[in-house]
Amino acid sequence: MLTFVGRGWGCARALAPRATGASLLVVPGSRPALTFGAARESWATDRLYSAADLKEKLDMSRFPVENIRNFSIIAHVDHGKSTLADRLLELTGTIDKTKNNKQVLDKLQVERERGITVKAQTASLFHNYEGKQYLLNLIDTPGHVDFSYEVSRSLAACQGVLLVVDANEGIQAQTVANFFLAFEAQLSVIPVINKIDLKNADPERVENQIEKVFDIPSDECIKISAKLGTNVESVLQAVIERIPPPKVHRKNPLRALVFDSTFDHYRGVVANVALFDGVVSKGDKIVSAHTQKTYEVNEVGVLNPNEQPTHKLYAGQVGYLIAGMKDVTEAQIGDTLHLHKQPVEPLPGFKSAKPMVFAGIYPVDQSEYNNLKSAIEKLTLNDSSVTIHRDSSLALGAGWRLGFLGLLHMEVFNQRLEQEYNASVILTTPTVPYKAVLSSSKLIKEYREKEITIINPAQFPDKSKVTEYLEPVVLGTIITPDEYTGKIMMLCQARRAVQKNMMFIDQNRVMLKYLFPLNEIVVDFYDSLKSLSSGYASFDYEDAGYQTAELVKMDILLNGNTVEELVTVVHKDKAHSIGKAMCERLKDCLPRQLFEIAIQASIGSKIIARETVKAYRKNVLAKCYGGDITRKMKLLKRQAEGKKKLRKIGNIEVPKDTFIKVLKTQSSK
Ligand SMILES: Nc1nc2c(ncn2[C@@H]2O[C@H](COP(=O)(O)OP(=O)(O)OP(=O)(O)O)[C@@H](O)[C@H]2O)c(=O)[nH]1
Repeated sequence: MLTFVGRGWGCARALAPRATGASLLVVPGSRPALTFGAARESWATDRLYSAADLKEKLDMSRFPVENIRNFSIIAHVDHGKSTLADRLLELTGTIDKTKNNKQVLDKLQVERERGITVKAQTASLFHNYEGKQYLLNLIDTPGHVDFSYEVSRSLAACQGVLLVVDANEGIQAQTVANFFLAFEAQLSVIPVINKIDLKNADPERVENQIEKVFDIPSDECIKISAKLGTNVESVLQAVIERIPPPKVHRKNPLRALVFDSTFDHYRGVVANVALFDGVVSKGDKIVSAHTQKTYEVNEVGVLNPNEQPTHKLYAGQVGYLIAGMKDVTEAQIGDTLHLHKQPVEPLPGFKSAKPMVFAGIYPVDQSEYNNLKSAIEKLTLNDSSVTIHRDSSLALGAGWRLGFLGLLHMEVFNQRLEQEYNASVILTTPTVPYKAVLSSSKLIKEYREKEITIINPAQFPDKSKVTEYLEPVVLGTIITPDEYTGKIMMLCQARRAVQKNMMFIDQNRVMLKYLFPLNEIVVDFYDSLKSLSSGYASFDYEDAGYQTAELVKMDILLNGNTVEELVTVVHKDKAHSIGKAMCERLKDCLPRQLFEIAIQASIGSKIIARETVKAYRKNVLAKCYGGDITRKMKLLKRQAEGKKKLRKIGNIEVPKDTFIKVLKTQSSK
């Protein structure tokens, strides 16, 4: 199937390599000169076409349900999902294998810069196997814990998964978490041991781990090198032989699940759909079960990996649909689309994502409010796991409080806002959703409930009005080589964690389970774990409810003015050390100014830490000896640009990235 008509791929470029794909069965003879529409339906159904023909004609009726496999690749970070996806795309002729393809499905700039997958991506592969033409819909998913919501959504469109495990590192924390997501969704799991080319690869050890932890017989593991392409054909073969076709009915009325969507500046909402029943064609009138609004389908197609319009999509297939939805709120992920006047029982949809971290987001300049609003709306359409609440602050003006699945998720969202929407924002201290049980009847009346959730530390109620505070906790899984266990246990203890379980998954690897207060792991636990285990330990966590905690609100002041971005809620026992660390860090990060700056941490009116930044005159022109006026102008311009990245607190100018730097010290103390 090779797509190549979409942006970035030339048709001609696609033709040659496709026909040479290793396991493709190319039918000799001339290709029928057919076009879209009625004529294409007249393709001989008993004839086996080459992938090149299939791609060119894209008659999706040629793929009966029994010849469709919908599968996902899941794995721990860096175990090689995207590399395996590249090889599968090449092997089926979907992309040109003579090119140096690297993480073709990682399309976002942020993914390429960070070398991680953030968004799940879909690709339809056409593959001829044992005399039959198959449509293999592959969904590449992210590995990092912050993006597991993407994984669980993708799995709703699949019947099976390739569980990729690195032959050297073995099972890691996200391998376990992702396996259970697939297991709970009752999908077929094909274990794939990757990187067997590495010098230290030990595939037999990994086979044993897989058998011990997942109860999958070791002879079901496929050993490959995605990098070199070794044995990757067996993976395709297993996808066809071991994953069942979807259970769907084409004769029933249309039932399409929107499992992802993106916003295109020109065409509006592009919805990724999986068809559970029926057929959808260009020109059909469809209805959103969620909003009950009716639309006309302007375009349907498949992604391989770029958009390739088709005439129709049939039940069992996965593709995209554009139907003139101009407003981002119209395309709800998890929504069911059906034909006009043919209502259906909506599909179950998805559990909404549970945000773990909240942060305030404000435009640097209030005149940018509307632009930022539209950018956030479009980006959240593409990333529905972000929750939005309107918010405002005296110092920062009107803005929002956004909920993220973790700190990496927050950083990636911020980076995407800047890169894809050219937005410049102020982010406040991330905080976890605390709860308070109110004792003050006035407050209970005001909130209309006794137990409130606080996602903005500025609104943290005073102890005198509260019976108890509660903090969110998570059940963390750590997998580590045995030699680091002692150090890791000390780290967990310092983070107020309680050990729940410990098990050897092989002779020298341990799996530890701990109950952690979420705020102790949100910012930098992962970095600390990695550095004390020389990068070998891995970590994943799942929600485990709430526990009582002694919490206090801490302010950071600059010359007596509260820094809104840094208001934070901390555990009482840690207030002093965190306050001190934040002041010290702020001292290191703050550029000196023309006057002295007092940095203080306070709880209520009580100052618990203090640092001072000495006065200093920063004159960029001092660097400019000689009388070159253009150079002087350049330096002044650069200084003016730098000012845009500053925030004024009282009369103190603070670079915006200071706040994130300061926060990174917070939970390590
Ligand atoms: N030696 C060797 N390296 C491999 C192999 N497969 C992947 N890699 C390398 O491992 C690194 C991670 O590969 P990716 O394909 O990006 O891993 P991923 O699982 O998609 O990573 P995330 O998307 O961040 O979760 C890259 O540097 C690859 O080149 C392999 O078979 N052998």
